[in-house]
Amino acid sequence: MLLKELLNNIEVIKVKGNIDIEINDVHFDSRLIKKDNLFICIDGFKTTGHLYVRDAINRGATAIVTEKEIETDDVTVIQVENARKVMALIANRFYEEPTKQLPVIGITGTNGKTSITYMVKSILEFHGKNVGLIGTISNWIGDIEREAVRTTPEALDLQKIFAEMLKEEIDTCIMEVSSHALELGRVEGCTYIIGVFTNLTPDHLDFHSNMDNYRNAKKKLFYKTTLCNIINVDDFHGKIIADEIKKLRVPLLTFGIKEKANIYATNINVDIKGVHFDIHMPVGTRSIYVKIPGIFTVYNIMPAIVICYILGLSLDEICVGLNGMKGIPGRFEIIEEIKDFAVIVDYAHTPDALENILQSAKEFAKNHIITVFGCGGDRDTTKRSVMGEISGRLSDYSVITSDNPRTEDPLKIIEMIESGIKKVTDKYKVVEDRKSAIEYAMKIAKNNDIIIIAGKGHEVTQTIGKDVLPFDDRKVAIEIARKEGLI
Ligand SMILES: CC(=O)N[C@H]1[C@@H](OP(=O)(O)OP(=O)(O)OC[C@H]2O[C@@H](n3ccc(=O)[nH]c3=O)[C@H](O)[C@@H]2O)O[C@H](CO)[C@@H](O)[C@@H]1O[C@H](C)C(=O)N[C@@H](C)C(=O)N[C@H](CCC(=O)O)C(=O)O
Ligand SMILES: Nc1ncnc2c1ncn2[C@@H]1O[C@H](COP(=O)(O)OP(=O)(O)OP(=O)(O)O)[C@@H](O)[C@H]1O
Ligand SMILES: N[C@H](CCC[C@H](N)C(=O)O)C(=O)O
Ligand SMILES: [Mg+2]
Repeated sequence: MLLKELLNNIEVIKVKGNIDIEINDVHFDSRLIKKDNLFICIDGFKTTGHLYVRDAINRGATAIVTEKEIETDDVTVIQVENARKVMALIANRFYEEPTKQLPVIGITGTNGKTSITYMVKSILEFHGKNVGLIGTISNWIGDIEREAVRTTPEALDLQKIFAEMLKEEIDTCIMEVSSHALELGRVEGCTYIIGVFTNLTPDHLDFHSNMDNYRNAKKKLFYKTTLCNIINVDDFHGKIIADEIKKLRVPLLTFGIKEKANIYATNINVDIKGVHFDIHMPVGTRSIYVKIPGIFTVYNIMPAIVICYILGLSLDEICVGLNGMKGIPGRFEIIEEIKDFAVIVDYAHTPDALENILQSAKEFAKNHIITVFGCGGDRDTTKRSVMGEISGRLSDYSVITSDNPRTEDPLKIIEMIESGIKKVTDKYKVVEDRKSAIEYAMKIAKNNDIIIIAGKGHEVTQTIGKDVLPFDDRKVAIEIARKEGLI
């Protein structure tokens, strides 16, 4: 595509050089640049793309988008105010505005995004639809699975996936839209048919500083939709968002259990195998059973059902689809092989998620709950002591360990968790090495106990320093069970 076409209608500060040149690819990482590519300099958190302009030119870049003045006559230089935003608009243009043709549904909120996307995909696929999915665990183009580096990809990667989905004749794409993506402009230029808000509880405050900023980032999604917005009004922040967006032209549908809402649930029953409840929608009432336990499953399934209904399935078809639904990797995943006690792997890595999962487990626990968990390094530090306090309060015993310490000292993270737990109990042990921690929990577990291994869910690696080592809570639990003669 010609550079001048890519720049059409994009606000620039200054252009130096020829814009009548053919651009055959666009990158924000100089290391990926090849001949006749456009390099976009992003001001990062660790470094800045502006330091890699020479590298990009040496590799073949013929044009540079930059926020700073650049002294070079070798290539075309386009100076802009906000390179991340311009990158998203250029990406959209380069891949021929895929979301104008592809129906995309965006899910945002602190917890439940992955769960809802998998539920919708499963129901739609049951009825023969060709579904695309973009999110934390993997990206899916129908049956083709692609590695996901982030929950919401950078704009260039995102638009490329959309374009590929169109080529593969995907009917609908359902995606997680993270607050980082909304704040950093990764989804600028995207159009969504439906936007969903799950909930907002403390997380990522290292990035957003406070809950108001965090909510305002999430809120941006609901200004990008064309068909409807679906909001959880039991959530304090959901209610604020619903209030603000109800004046928009796009219809608002609310859901909840406690508050008055368009879609609501009654007669809720939770056991270790799943949840049973009645869903009430303006178009009818149905009795629902889902094989994923936890009251939060009700909050996830309600918007999933509404989405499928809006996409054209009848309530009866949706119910049949729900019956065939498989579990979601690493979300309340019970390790079936282990029988003496229950071992559950779950991705609860925020205070609210941990509280919910432990409350749910308490409802059907016949004996003790043992929780194994840690907190991620180079992430929000404020959640650590809170999660410690929650585990101490809701578990009979806690084993505090490591969860991707990244570049931080694992013991310092654990100390912060301990500062919370010791306020409420002394029934805990620190075992820094995650495998040894799981082993310890399985050694002390008695018949009918429940071990919750929280925080990593589907993850198959543990990042310690810069090393990304293989680690899968589910495989580790099975390996230990074999060694201990439990299976
Ligand atoms: C906080 C955050 O979002 N950081 C993003 C940010 O990284 P950064 O600012 O540290 O980048 P940097 O390393 O300083 O590099 C700056 C620029 O120089 C470029 N560079 C660098 C080296 C080189 O040789 N050549 C070169 O061109 C880099 O490609 C980059 O464009 O910009 C990068 C490029 O755009 C992103 O990849 C990176 O995401 C990192 C990997 C990340 O961990 N993000 C997480 C926090 C995140 O986004 N999480 C949300 C989900 C959260 C949730 O759902 O709970 C997500 O959507 O995944
Ligand atoms: N609706 C919900 N409300 C509260 N907690 C939930 C909800 N749904 C799931 N959880 C808890 O949060 C964990 C993460 O769920 P899920 O992966 O669906 O969230 P997510 O929003 O995709 O998270 P991430 O931001 O990390 O991508 C689950 O393992 C469960 O413990
Ligand atoms: N999307 C979240 C995932 C956290 C998962 C947890 N295992 C960790 O590494 O902190 C994040 O990047 O903050
Ligand atoms: Mg997710």
